[in-house]
Amino acid sequence: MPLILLTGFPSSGKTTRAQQLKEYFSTVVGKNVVLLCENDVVKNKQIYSDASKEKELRSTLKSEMQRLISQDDILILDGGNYIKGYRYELYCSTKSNKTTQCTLHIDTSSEKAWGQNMKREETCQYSQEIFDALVMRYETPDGRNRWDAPLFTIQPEDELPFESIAAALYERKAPTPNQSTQSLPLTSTNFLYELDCVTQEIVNRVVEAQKTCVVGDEVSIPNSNEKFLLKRRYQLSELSRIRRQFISFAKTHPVDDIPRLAAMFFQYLTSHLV
Ligand SMILES: Nc1ncnc2c1ncn2[C@@H]1O[C@H](COP(=O)(O)OP(=O)(O)OP(=O)(O)O)[C@@H](O)[C@H]1O
Repeated sequence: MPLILLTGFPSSGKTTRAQQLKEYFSTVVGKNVVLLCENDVVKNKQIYSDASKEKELRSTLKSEMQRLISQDDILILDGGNYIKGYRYELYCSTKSNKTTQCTLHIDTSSEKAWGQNMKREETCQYSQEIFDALVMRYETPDGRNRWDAPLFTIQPEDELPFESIAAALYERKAPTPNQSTQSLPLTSTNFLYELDCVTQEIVNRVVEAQKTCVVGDEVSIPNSNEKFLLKRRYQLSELSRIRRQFISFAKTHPVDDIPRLAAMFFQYLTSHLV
């Protein structure tokens, strides 16, 4: 089931666009359309001021998306989806389900989105503090990242490019799941050990390199041909936190090949570092 992933600032018009997409794909293309809407789970926008509740929200939406993606309909995921690493995880799910996806960035300016917010019913409004925090944390999608591609950037006055969106979903081949995205059984009893070693080695290499390299240098990644670009100084605590998150993620996406594991962690790390 192809996925249309919406992303944008709070009150930018995501639900409005999701409704237009639903209308088009159900009446013009004749597809069943399933709308998975963050606002159906969020009863109170205060949730965004609590990091752990927000994390729970993302995980609920991701599980729901994984449940729905295997059916034979179009799935529209209408939500902020503002974290790059989260969009990457959703991409891995569609890829492992051998389905296509595209991203629609509702590119309304923060000033306009705030104006729209203030015109909404009070129960749907974001407080100034939460609105500003979400705008600050927003990680703009980039069509050069394969998890954001193909990317459609929509301005408030634009008509949706329905035909191009349909072509992106139906006239492209779904990416082939590889070992890094397919849920394979644990084929090696050494997997957890390897996971621990391979990721630790990469973190150590970045930490060590920072003692002698400068910002802008590239660091070779053990067990991989990838090069890590030092865009700034990275703290060990930050790298270790992402490594722990990756270990949890990789346990559900086990691989049986150390270079793949290293490449997978490299991608995860670079997509989670701001
Ligand atoms: N292009 C637009 N021009 C003017 N007003 C708009 C536009 N798009 C949406 N709106 C209005 O802005 C408000 C918010 O729209 P909408 O619910 O679609 O945003 P959203 O991004 O889904 O919000 P949320 O962040 O709560 O999910 C609504 O009152 C809607 O009518």
